[in-house]
Amino acid sequence: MMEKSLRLHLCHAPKLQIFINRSHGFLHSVALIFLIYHRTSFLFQDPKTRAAPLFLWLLVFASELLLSLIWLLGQAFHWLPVSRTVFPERLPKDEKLPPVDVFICTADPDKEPIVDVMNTVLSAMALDYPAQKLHVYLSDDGGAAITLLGMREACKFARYWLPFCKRFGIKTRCPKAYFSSASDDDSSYRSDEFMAEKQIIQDKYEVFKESLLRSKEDLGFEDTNNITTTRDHPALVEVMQDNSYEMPLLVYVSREKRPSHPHNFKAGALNALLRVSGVISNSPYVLVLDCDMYCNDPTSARQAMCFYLDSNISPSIAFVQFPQRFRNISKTDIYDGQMRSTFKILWHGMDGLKGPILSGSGFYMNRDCLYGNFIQEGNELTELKNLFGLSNEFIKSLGRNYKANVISDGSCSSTPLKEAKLLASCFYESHTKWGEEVGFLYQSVAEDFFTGYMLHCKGWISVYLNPLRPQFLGTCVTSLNDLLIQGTRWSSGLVDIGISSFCPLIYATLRMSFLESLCYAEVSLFPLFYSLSLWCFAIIPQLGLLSGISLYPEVSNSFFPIFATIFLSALSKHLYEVLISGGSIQTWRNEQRLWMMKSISSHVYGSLDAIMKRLGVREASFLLTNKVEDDEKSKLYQMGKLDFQTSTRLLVPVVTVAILNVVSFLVGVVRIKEWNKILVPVFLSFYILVINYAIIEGIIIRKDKGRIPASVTLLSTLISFSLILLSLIGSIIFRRSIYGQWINKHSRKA
Ligand SMILES: O=c1ccn([C@@H]2O[C@H](COP(=O)(O)OP(=O)(O)O[C@H]3O[C@H](CO)[C@@H](O)[C@H](O)[C@H]3O)[C@@H](O)[C@H]2O)c(=O)[nH]1
Ligand SMILES: [Mn+2]
Repeated sequence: MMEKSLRLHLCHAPKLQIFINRSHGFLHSVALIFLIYHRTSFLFQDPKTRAAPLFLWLLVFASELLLSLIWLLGQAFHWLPVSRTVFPERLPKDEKLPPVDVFICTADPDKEPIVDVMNTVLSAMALDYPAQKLHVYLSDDGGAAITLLGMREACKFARYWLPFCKRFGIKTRCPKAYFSSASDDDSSYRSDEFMAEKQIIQDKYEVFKESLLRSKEDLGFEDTNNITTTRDHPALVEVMQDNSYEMPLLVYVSREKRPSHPHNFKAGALNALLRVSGVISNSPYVLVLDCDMYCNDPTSARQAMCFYLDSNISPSIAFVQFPQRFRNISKTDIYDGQMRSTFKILWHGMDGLKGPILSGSGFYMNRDCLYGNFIQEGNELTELKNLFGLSNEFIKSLGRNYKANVISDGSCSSTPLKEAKLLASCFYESHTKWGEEVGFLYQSVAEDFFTGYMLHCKGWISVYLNPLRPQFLGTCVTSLNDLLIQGTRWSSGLVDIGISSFCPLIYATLRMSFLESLCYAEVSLFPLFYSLSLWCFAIIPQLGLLSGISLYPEVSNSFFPIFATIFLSALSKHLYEVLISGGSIQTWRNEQRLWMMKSISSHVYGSLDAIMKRLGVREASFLLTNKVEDDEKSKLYQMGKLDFQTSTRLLVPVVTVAILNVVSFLVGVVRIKEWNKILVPVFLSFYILVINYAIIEGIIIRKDKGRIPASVTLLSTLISFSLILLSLIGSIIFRRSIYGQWINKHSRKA
């Protein structure tokens, strides 16, 4: 009884939602079985009486099968969604809390503004956690002088900021967010003393910010034009502290980079931090943050501890994941910056199984799980060195009784610093298992996905916590170009796993719970499956219509209702999910549009990228997401208008499909008398156009900078008309062959 009342966390499963999900899943599958029956029966028809060429029919059927398969895999997410509540006030006293290391990654001071990065650092230092038990590490992959300088300045400013937050119980501990008008901290009455103090701190913040901006300008030229420094520089580790106030340890780490050595992007940076922090503070738990993801609620560490201090589940938890949430989402959220489906539906669904997928940022990781079972297995020292590299000090840090080098007053001696530099050198990982079996894994540019996946395969579980107040807030993409570039990288990273020997359908089904493996399969394959099937749906029925070939049953056919049911059932389930997760019809429309646009564009490029990487003709690359705000682009974004100032390569496919559908829809309207025969393809075009009306508007109506450039329209028109021409030629050949067979048959009879 006593036990129960003191539980640190609770888990809740919404019964009605589960009932709806499962019944819908059942009914939808029955309809799909009918569809498959209808499509297969075509194969047994007399080839001479078939209404369409076999290969077109097979193409449409294959797309329907792909979509059905990905839908089926996705059902695993809807089987048992849960949500969790925690009770941090029931945690033991501060002395009993385990230490935490915070890892923040930055890579380029031009794309990742220094003031914002330092705000993230400050917000992490200000977490509501005992200062001696908190250590903040920043990895600077840019090796930029401004970042090092910024850290020193941040350390000085923290000396004022941290006591202020603590004394007045400030909730928003990212100074930039706090001093912006949007902060909700001071909505209630505050004393004069507080107001005076706030003003002083705010002035200091302004000075701090100005000094960063000035230094950036002074150093800017040196920093950004000296490409050799970003790709070619020695390791640098600096421990910063200000002894006048009890503050978390602050450590700057710029790992060594040489052009001859692959640096493995963010995963490489995180592994360098794991090693460096291993010999400095070696905390058992690690919070990982992207440089734009500031801590919006200081209690996240305590919330995570509600799981790690529950001895019943703690030994099996690899990580506690919070959702990525964003500070700069506009009202219309045209680019789905909130990633609604992922963070409000799918991760809750996985949490009811074995836990959510690792999501890059905003998670508390159990350090030991990244080191594998090698230590417990009692391996010899030489064997450990083969796995972890040559540093004796680091290998000692793997042991349970290792005493970290941070002394109780938060300072750090100089010996570990020497070791830390060695650990951050680019040669350190040669002939070791870093990135393959230990640490964050290198196989895919979606390092988060693959690392979490392998942990689940080894039997670890994860936990998803989605509290009302966002724990972390980042900067989401606000232009179509950034969205599609980011989408291409993600697709490439995911498909890379989906088509490798680690494909969850083969590798994971026996290694984790079956349903969990289906979720992983869905995520690793959806970009490929969607791009293949949506390309098909966007052009094949339409070309069929233009050349008089029918691929769908007539309205009077008894199978027509099956197609209608599947279409309506899929759309209404999507709408239902949008509505229960706080969205509107507009959200639903946006998501349908993005689904189509991404499947036609970024998913295709990403999948191709992954395929070429597998074939060995292309190397992995990581294009950073832009985090600098551009006034003109922001304006379009705030107005909810798509910004088509996008690379031609990414935009042409989308515009081509739109033009093709305009043509097929118009031809359909002209042939309206045959509606019984052509309703399905005409309606399909109509639906595509209604959802993507913004594209038509971008071609014809808009005059602003964000419209679709004339060159893109021209190129796309050329491509779509070539496709139409090809299909007309194809259909003439098809008709001739049918006619020829008919003539043959009849002349023989005569
Ligand atoms: O060589 C690199 C490249 C990136 N980063 C850092 O990695 C983070 C994520 O990069 P970003 O450009 O913001 O990528 P996003 O697509 O916005 O990030 C999402 O996708 C990544 C995987 O593709 C995950 O690592 C991230 O956590 C997740 O937020 C940033 O802090 C970067 O500074 C490095 O440290 N080194
Ligand atoms: Mn990001």
